[in-house]
Amino acid sequence: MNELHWLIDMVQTIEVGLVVLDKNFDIQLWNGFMENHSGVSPNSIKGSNLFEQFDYLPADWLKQKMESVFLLKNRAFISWEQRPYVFKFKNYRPITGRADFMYQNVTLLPLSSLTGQITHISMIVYDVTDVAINKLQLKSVNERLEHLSQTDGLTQLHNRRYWQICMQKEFDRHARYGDETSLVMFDIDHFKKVNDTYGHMAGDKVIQHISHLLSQSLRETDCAGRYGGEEFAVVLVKTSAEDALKFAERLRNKIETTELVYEGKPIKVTVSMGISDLQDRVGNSGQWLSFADQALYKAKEAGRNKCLIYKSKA
Ligand SMILES: Nc1nc2c(ncn2[C@@H]2O[C@H](COP(=O)(O)OP(=O)(O)OP(=O)(O)O)[C@@H](O)[C@H]2O)c(=O)[nH]1
Repeated sequence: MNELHWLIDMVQTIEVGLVVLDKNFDIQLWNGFMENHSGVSPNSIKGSNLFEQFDYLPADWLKQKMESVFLLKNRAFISWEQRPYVFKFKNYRPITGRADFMYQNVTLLPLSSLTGQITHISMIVYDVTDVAINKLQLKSVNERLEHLSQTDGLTQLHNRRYWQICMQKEFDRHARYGDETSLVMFDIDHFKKVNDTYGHMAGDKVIQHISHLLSQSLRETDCAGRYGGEEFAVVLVKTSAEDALKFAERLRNKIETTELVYEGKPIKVTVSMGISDLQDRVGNSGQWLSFADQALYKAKEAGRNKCLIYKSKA
């Protein structure tokens, strides 16, 4: 007799929500945890329908789950990752105070009668707010770290390492599907003079200014990176060398005609660009890059502020 009394005491005070429902989803048991967090007492809720009492519950979805527990006599689980909560309870935990509501894992358990029939089910509600918040924070920190490891700090373009990964991916895609893809490399003309005349800080601003103009010119699928100090590289997917030349000319012209004002002084720069598309002669991604680089070198030789497509010597 004592044991039953103890058990009832424990059910009432345990830091886990316990609810018993009959086949009509009418509430038969509502423990202290459920009372504390919902503000509804067991006496006032007993016998009432769960879905009428809490009309925000996803009734169709939850009923389907519960009916399968009745039918298959198996447990079912609802994880916070699938649905952050079933019962909308406020979160009062001091450590994870940033969560507005309590994250929950819920187990649905078939309860058999003395004759072995499943006439009721139990909902066991676990408060997993601490675990959920830690996991979400870790995920967000990892995403931030991943972004930082791929991004150039000065320009917010892809850094060289990550850009090379993107470039290789597009090279492989071309090898498999044969899509036209072009690579544009460009470099600021006489940049050393900008640094020498206006200072290194002004040089940095010029690099940022050009990155901004570049970013404005890109499509979602294009992959742009800061390849080196004042050198940039862009992969244009589904783009022929002729179309890449049009893109390059537009950008070159924009850079030439948009001056940057630094500490009251106007600074004008130009860029030279080299373009290489992917044709059979390109054996690997390194060669692709080298062809664009050779075209860039030719554009510099030809007087700078120019865009040239790579032409093979053969
Ligand atoms: N401010 C600034 N300068 C940089 C950065 N990275 C490289 N540079 C400078 O860029 C200059 C590049 O000079 P060069 O390679 O001689 O080329 P250039 O003067 O642009 O001449 P051409 O490319 O031949 O037109 C050097 O003075 C580098 O110090 C950077 O992040 N910020």
